[in-house]
Amino acid sequence: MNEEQLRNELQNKEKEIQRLKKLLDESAKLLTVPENDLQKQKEKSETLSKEDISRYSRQLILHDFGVKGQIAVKNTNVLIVGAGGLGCPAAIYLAAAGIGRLGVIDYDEVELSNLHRQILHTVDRVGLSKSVSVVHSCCRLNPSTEYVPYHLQLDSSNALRIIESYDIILDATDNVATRYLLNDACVLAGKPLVSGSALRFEGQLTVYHHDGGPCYRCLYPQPPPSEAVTNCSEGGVLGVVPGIIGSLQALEAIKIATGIGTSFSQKLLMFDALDGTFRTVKLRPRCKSCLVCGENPTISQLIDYEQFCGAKATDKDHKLHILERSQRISAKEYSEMVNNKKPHVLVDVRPAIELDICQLPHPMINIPFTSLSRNITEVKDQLLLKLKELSSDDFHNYTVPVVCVCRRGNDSQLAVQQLMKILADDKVKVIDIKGGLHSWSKHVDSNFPIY
Ligand SMILES: Nc1ncnc2c1ncn2[C@@H]1O[C@H](COP(=O)(O)OP(=O)(O)OP(=O)(O)O)[C@@H](O)[C@H]1O
Ligand SMILES: [Zn+2]
Repeated sequence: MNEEQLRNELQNKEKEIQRLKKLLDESAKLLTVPENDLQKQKEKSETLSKEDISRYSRQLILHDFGVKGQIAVKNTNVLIVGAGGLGCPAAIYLAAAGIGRLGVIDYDEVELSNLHRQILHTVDRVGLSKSVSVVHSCCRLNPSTEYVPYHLQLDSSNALRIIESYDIILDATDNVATRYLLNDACVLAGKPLVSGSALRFEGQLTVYHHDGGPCYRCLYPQPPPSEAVTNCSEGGVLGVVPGIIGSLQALEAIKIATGIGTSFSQKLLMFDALDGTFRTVKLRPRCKSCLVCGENPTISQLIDYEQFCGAKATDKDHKLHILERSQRISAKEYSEMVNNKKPHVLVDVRPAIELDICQLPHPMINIPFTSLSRNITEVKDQLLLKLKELSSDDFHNYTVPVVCVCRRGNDSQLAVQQLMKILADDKVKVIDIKGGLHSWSKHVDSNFPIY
């Protein structure tokens, strides 16, 4: 490392220390939510206080809701699993409505890329527990609710114990394994499950195992193949969309708590933000042969849901390792290649829309991974032409490698596999950059934007 690089590294480390100090301060402030208050068991209320009457006056005068409805809300405990895009709006409306106890579970910490939709977190809480952050924001709006943050991953070992203390459960998570876990836990514990999802410009809402309606397994006895599942960090989501679905989840919980209206049991609400339409479709009824809620259930305790779904219950650290070592280079090695002007063909396999966000400092060809197999012949011609241009050897020897890159280093490996199939006969070397642009930003250029 030369002097300038050392100075830069030192500056980055100093910035990191400042950031950690700030986090520590914030963390201390957040944890001043009194432990005793969090754990205290609430007795059933039969009346409203003077403050309650004033605070909830606008809903107290609602026909069909009234004092009876408010007392029912006050005596209801709701658990929100997931303190993200759906969990934030759901939590704040339930807190505002005066729910008795609000439990919030999330194992994750706040990131900057969460803030466009996870609106209870703030910039100065980046790096802090999401569940604590949600509780802190709700507490500011309504300190009379009892809040219980759980900074943990809900899994088969803890789900039944945690769910037991709540009347209604909200699924505000983003993965199939947790959906099955929550479904089975709610059926076994006899609790209604208000389920929401949001992706891109669309959202869905339904209520499982309530009012004689089906559970998630009745409708989906088998999990989808893991490659067919997309989450927000891969597919994107417009921030307002989970805002709308999460708010509707809170509304369903209030309706179930008070018995007003009709719930979304056995009905699915589909929201299309671009058309501005809400459609409701009727779902199949409860399935007699359902393994968990049917007439002869075989699931009487929670199972291993990651194994059942063939997918992780978190979207973190989902890293493929399908290439040999010789087929991969690190971001640092690639930066040396660029600095030493080593000829190569750089193929960025991200969707075209993402190229506007950031690009590596080397000319590249964009071949989105999703369209690779469809256009394989054109891709082969395009690459061979480029390789021929750059190769110093005669026509049949391509001396320069093809280097694939993507955001995190998963699609780039799959792309290498596909390209190898069409280029192996021409003895072209195809490699990928380990960890993709994330790794470039971490190890080569800390100013490079990541997303
Ligand atoms: N089993 C689980 N236990 C606890 N929390 C969970 C579980 N499964 C998912 N979650 C949480 O549910 C939340 C889902 O919210 P959302 O998809 O909006 O956030 P995200 O995963 O942070 O987003 P992104 O995909 O953009 O990184 C996440 O905060 C995630 O940590
Ligand atoms: Zn069922």
